[in-house]
Amino acid sequence: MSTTLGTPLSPHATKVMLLGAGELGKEVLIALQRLGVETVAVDRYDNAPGQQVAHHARTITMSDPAQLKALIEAEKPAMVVPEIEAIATPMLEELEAAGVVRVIPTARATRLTMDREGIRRLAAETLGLPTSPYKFCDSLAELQAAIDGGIGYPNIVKPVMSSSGKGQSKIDGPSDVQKAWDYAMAGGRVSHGRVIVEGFIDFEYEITLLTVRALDETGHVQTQFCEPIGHVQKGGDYVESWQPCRMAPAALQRAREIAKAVTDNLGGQGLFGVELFVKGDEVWFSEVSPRPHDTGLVTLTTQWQSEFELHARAILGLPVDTSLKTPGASAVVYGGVDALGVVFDGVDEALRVPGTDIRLFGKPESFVKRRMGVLLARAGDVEEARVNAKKAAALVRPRVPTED
Ligand SMILES: Nc1ncnc2c1ncn2[C@@H]1O[C@H](COP(=O)(O)OP(=O)(O)OP(=O)(O)O)[C@@H](O)[C@H]1O
Ligand SMILES: NCC(=O)N[C@@H]1O[C@H](COP(=O)([O-])[O-])[C@@H](O)[C@H]1O
Ligand SMILES: [Mg+2]
Repeated sequence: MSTTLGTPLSPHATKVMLLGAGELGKEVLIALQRLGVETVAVDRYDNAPGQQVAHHARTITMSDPAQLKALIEAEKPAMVVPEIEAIATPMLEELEAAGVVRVIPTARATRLTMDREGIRRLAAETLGLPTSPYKFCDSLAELQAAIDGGIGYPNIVKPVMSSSGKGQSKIDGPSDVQKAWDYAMAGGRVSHGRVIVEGFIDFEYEITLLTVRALDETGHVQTQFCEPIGHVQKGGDYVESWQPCRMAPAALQRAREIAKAVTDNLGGQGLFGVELFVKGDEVWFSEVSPRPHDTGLVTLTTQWQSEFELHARAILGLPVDTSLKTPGASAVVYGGVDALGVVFDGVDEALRVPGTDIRLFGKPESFVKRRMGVLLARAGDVEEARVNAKKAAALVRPRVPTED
């Protein structure tokens, strides 16, 4: 097998389209740019982070099949790389089946992971993997019935299509049910009156196991794993992560088995973020991203090839190296304010914390809980790296610019 790469902006360019161009897509785009790939960054709003570094920027409603088809037919990329869930995935399946475009990792994988139902039923019912108990519900009455019928309290309610914890809440008792339903209805990515209710897993810690499916020299897909990434989530959104996450050998082996089973089924080439809950030697599958994962931002400092470079290389048929360079950690910078064009104070102070680096994503609009940047820290061990990443992140202060 041999990969041929072209010259961007020439007739033989290798052209790749990212569907979604947030902070994760931006780093994939940078990795592709470094390989001389011509890039098209698509998002739902102008000046999305990845649109600021790609050759071409396009703004469409990606959940609209007609708009998606028209754009792919006009741009004729060799591959489309979905970066968010809210995409008209049945249209991607149609275009892939017609041989119009290759979808990363596969159109079926993007459809199954686009909402919680497809991937949960695949993992739990088809593959028989351990997950939390769950039920899908289309009304408040169904939600209450699911809880009373066995899910019990505490539990977690999430819109079937959402990410980064949007619309997600924990229900501790009967008085929280209505509030959780209303919150889920307001927080989904696209209007969908459906939720998943999951029994609460009392895990000790949770990890993301980055799993790469890349071609070997004979053209066969081989699965490789990165060191596990530990993380802490608040309100369903990641606030810090670290790598490597220490695990009991039996738990690590089980985690790899689960990740292999899921990614084998999803297929294709690329990197996946497999989210797992762990208690002792017991491991539960939670969900999987068929693309780089937010908690994997830490690999920008901890690995020789970040998760973004691994994804870029794997989809292009290039060899990958998943090895760790140094222990490290990441900590999130939220907007803290609702405003356009915020400014960030304290970046200099933050970067004086030993071993740190920063990514400011360049999102044009800040929200109190919108992720605007991330601090990275490398150190001799993850404990020190976590302390330094959090300390540095706290020194970065987004604010509304003052007129002067
Ligand atoms: N059944 C559960 N039991 C215990 N904790 C849970 C459960 N489901 C979710 N959580 C907690 O909430 C976090 C977010 O859940 P989940 O990954 O399903 O949300 P998400 O919106 O898809 O987030 P992201 O897009 O960032 O992955 C988990 O990482 C975990 O900390
Ligand atoms: N957990 C999924 C995740 O982190 N996705 C990342 O967040 C962006 C959307 O951010 P926004 O909501 O601030 O526009 C997405 O484009 C992707 O990069
Ligand atoms: Mg998750």
